Amino acid sequence: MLRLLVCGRLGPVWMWKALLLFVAIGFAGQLLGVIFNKSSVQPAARSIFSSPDAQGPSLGSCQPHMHMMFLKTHKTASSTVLNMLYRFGEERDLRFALPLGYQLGYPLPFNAHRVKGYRGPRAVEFNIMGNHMRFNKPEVEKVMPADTFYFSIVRDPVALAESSFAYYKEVAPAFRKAKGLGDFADDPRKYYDPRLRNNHYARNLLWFDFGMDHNANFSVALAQRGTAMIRRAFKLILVSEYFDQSMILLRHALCWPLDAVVSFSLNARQQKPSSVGGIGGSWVGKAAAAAGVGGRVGRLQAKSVPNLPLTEDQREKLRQWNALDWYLYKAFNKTFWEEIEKFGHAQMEQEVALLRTRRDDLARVCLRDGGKPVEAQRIRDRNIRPFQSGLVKILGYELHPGLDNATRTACLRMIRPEIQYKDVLDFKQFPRVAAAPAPAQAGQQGGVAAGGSFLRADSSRTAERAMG
Ligand SMILES: Nc1ncnc2c1ncn2[C@@H]1O[C@H](COP(=O)(O)OS(=O)(=O)O)[C@@H](OP(=O)(O)O)[C@H]1O
Repeated sequence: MLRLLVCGRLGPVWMWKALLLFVAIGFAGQLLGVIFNKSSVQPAARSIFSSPDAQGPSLGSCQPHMHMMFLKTHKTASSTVLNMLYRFGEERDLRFALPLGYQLGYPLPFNAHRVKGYRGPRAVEFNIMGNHMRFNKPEVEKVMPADTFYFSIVRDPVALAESSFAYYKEVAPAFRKAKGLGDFADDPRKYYDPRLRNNHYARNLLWFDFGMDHNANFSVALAQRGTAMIRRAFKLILVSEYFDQSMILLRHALCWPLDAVVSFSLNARQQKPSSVGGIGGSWVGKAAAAAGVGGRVGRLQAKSVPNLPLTEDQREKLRQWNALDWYLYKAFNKTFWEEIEKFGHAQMEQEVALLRTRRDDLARVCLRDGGKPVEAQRIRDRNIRPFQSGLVKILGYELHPGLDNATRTACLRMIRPEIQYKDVLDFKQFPRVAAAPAPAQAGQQGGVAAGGSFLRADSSRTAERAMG
């Protein structure tokens, strides 16, 4: 070729030089164009929340449920569940049956007029109801559509009593008088007066929240009737100790994407590091202990709570004291495992593993300190500090700094405490009439710890006011 060129058989040399120059310029232009294009039209970094993993394994052709009623029982991981409902609804602009304050009239039996914006039986379409209430089906049915999916959650009454004692120590007179839960367990009747306000936190709290008489004498017939009532009203009862398995059953029942049921444990008590061996203080350890990761042997075992040590005798006494709850818990724990049997253990294990991987991935992206929950005072953003109540510190989370907007919004939704989240939704749903302060300040003022989570003093609602 060179010889041909030199010999001039393929044209003059200047012509070939010009041609080469032209090609070189074109190539350089192309290269610059690629570089230029890359920097100018590169799609925004994809958020982890829009990755295919967010969907989880296919659920076939089912349609996601859009009408849900969650009975938010106390001290059962219900704030973590409510957070999922809040997120799901907010992302899809669904309408919440929100309370006028922070709870739906609790501890009085629920009345439809406690719902903000309620205008008569089914006059407005509400999608989600989930704030604390004392269940009262006929009134709930006035608010929620006929095809509503009802579900709730239960917890081992001993673990529940530990959590309740720590949280309501100053609220329930029976707890206030006792030095520790052990003392209370030794002789509950010494401390308990059924006539005193807020003592329902100290006895058969689940039974109370489901709307029944928590002071009734235990009999198998009564316990069976109560359990049957719950079965008729609720499609699914989750079990706090098996939270992750519960989430898989819930996702399948509601036909929801995986991310909708991935969560970080909210409202957790601070645990003393020495108490639970090597995993003490770690949210992973805590969630694992709560989920009974030890296998089915631990099914009915409560996790130990270090600062309130109980002897086995005291635990047994607490079961007797809360006999109605104990019956209810055993009955629904049994049903829960029957559901898992139907679902298939192998599939359950697979899906739980996926859920945990996903939670770890989201924790890595969203949370500071490797996802460990921290004391409220250490959370720099005061607007996401959890409300404090009782004997121990209630922990929250910090977000990683420097997240892009979309990721930050999604992460924030997962860790925003209940009271602040309710204010945000209230503000969105009632932009002009929201009496609440701007969401950023919500939860920081005038809160009264009682009735489950947080109450702001509200002169219109005696029942909720005088509980702190
Ligand atoms: N994912 C998960 N798995 C297991 N346990 C969990 C989970 N999320 C929260 N929790 C524990 O639930 C307790 C708080 O319950 P609630 O949110 O229902 O409390 S409240 O009634 O709304 O105040 C509180 O229990 P204690 O720490 O024993 O007090 C939380 O640690």
